Amino acid sequence: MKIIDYPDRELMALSLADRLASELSETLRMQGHASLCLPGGTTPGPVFDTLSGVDLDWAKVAVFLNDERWVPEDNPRSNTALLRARFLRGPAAAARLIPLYAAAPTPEDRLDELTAGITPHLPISVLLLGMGADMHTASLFPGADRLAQALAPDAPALMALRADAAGEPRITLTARVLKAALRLHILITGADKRAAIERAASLPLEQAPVRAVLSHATIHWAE
Ligand SMILES: O=C(O)[C@H](O)[C@@H](O)[C@H](O)[C@H](O)COP(=O)(O)O
Repeated sequence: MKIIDYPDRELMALSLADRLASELSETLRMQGHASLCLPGGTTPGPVFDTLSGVDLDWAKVAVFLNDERWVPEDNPRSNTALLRARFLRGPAAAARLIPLYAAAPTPEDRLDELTAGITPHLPISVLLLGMGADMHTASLFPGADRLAQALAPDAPALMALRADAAGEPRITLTARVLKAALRLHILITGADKRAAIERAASLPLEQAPVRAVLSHATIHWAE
């Protein structure tokens, strides 16, 4: 596992945004289009603030979340709302948002159409993930109802999952799709997540779902 330690969160956000921008720019140069997959939650906002201001051919970039909480955008827990507020602005407003939510009572109701939207943009060119102190990443939570299937090599691209720790139902990219990303970064802060990610390497996958991507990832950490 490759961990980069930063002296503080601000420097980490600047440096990581710069790195993601270079990787996107290289992908655009090589293949003319790129996909960027981003986490929700409370940690990535400062990275989004910087990355969204970078001068790139954003119109050729498809952006989607790692996972979404099954709530409408006017709910403060909506990851899509976070993306709109902190990422899809300035130059990055030209990027194409591929939705992981559509109004319906459950994620299963819209799973097929959301999967069809994502599939043309795989494999992911540049993937940024977060992680919880319980070692979940995306919405691959320990104890989730369909975790084994979401970690399996033949999993569909997108699944609906439920877990006590998750709150509302979730929709998430599966481990197969996350692992196949061409560039993979994990962004974490604080001593508890640092200890958790180091511990994850030696735990069974179902107890530490983040382990599915650890060998492919560069981890970015600041206190
Ligand atoms: O919707 C979500 O919750 C996420 O996409 C999730 O996987 C997140 O990255 C981690 O839970 C870390 O969240 P924090 O950054 O809030 O600690």
